Amino acid sequence: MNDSAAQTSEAPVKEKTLDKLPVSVITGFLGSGKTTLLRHLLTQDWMADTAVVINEFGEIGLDHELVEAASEDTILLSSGCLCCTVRGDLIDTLRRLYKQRDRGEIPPFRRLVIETTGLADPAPILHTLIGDPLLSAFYRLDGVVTTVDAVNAMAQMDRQPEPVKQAAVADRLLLTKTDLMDEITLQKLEQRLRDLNPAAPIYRIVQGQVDARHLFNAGLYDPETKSLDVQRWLREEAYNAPDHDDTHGGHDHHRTGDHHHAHDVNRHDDHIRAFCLTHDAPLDWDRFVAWIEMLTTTQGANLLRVKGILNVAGEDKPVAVHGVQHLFHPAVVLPAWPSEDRRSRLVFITRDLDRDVLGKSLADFQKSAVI
Ligand SMILES: Nc1nc2c(ncn2[C@@H]2O[C@H](COP(=O)(O)OP(=O)(O)OP(=O)(O)O)[C@@H](O)[C@H]2O)c(=O)[nH]1
Repeated sequence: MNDSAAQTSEAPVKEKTLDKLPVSVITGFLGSGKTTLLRHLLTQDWMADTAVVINEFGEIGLDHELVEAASEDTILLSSGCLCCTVRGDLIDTLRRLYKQRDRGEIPPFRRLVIETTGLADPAPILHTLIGDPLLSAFYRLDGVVTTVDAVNAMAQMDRQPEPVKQAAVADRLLLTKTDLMDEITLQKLEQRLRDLNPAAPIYRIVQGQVDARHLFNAGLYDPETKSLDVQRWLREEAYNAPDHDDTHGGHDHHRTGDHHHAHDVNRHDDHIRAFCLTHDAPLDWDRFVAWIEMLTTTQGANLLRVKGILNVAGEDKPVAVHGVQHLFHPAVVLPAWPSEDRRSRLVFITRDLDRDVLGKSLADFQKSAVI
């Protein structure tokens, strides 16, 4: 049995598991402004009780006035923020941090932020969080923040698949260096990002200046208000926006090589699909799990991001699921439906996987006789 099967085949767990430590991942192409962003974030009072994991302190050039106390690999800032460097393996660092927090050796941080310097693909980090049994017991993925360089991103996304993928999996998109570009160019880039990832809010920033509150607590559960916000998390309405390609009732949109680069038929963007699947009848849980297992086994690499709220037969409360490629978080039973709408809704960001193929296979699995 693979990891995904181990995580999904059990019955959904109750909502108290949402109270784990939220982890946000900051990613972005080389030189896109991650360090500049962090430097600005670390000065903000709101970041108190945050542990930030980075590759090296030196990279962010911490001002000495900011530093309250320092040990070999951890620095406490006057803002209350804790900075840690990755010593060896990221898994070891995250486990060590949790233990130190537990023993009272470091302040009891309530949120963790990981900066992914030098990594083109955030997926391995997301897998580490979801797939490692110890880490997933303490931490939960809150969201992915991606910096996009307003000066270079168009060309980078044309040339390479990584920046396209980074933008596609984001929960928040930060357009950096916006002081250097004109309005028309910024709008074109924003449109391209919206086509790739319609649900992620886009913030234009200069020199890393953005309010930390916009970036974190992007998950289903908001630790500040101790409440769930399914609509804000799922943003299914973004996938039905009228300005996108419209197939099969307006839910699937991927670009067909139109407005920006009509001559380039092999754009990386054109492999990315963003859509919402809905299912009216209550879902049979075991058949749903079998479907997800089939998908993660055969198409894991192409399931960039999946989030959903499900109406499961025999369960009067909604069940939330989310996954990254071949790994899914354990499904969670939420305390209440967010609205009158009781349909199951799943939003997907995929590579080369169409909405109707997935929709049909979901329906077929639900109808199958034996699991
Ligand atoms: N004009 C301008 N320059 C910026 C802005 N944000 C970042 N820069 C500059 O862009 C360069 C790269 O920024 P970094 O913050 O180091 O980018 P990074 O993503 O951390 O880079 P790597 O760690 O190498 O991947 C630096 O010279 C920054 O000063 C901005 O908003 N405006």
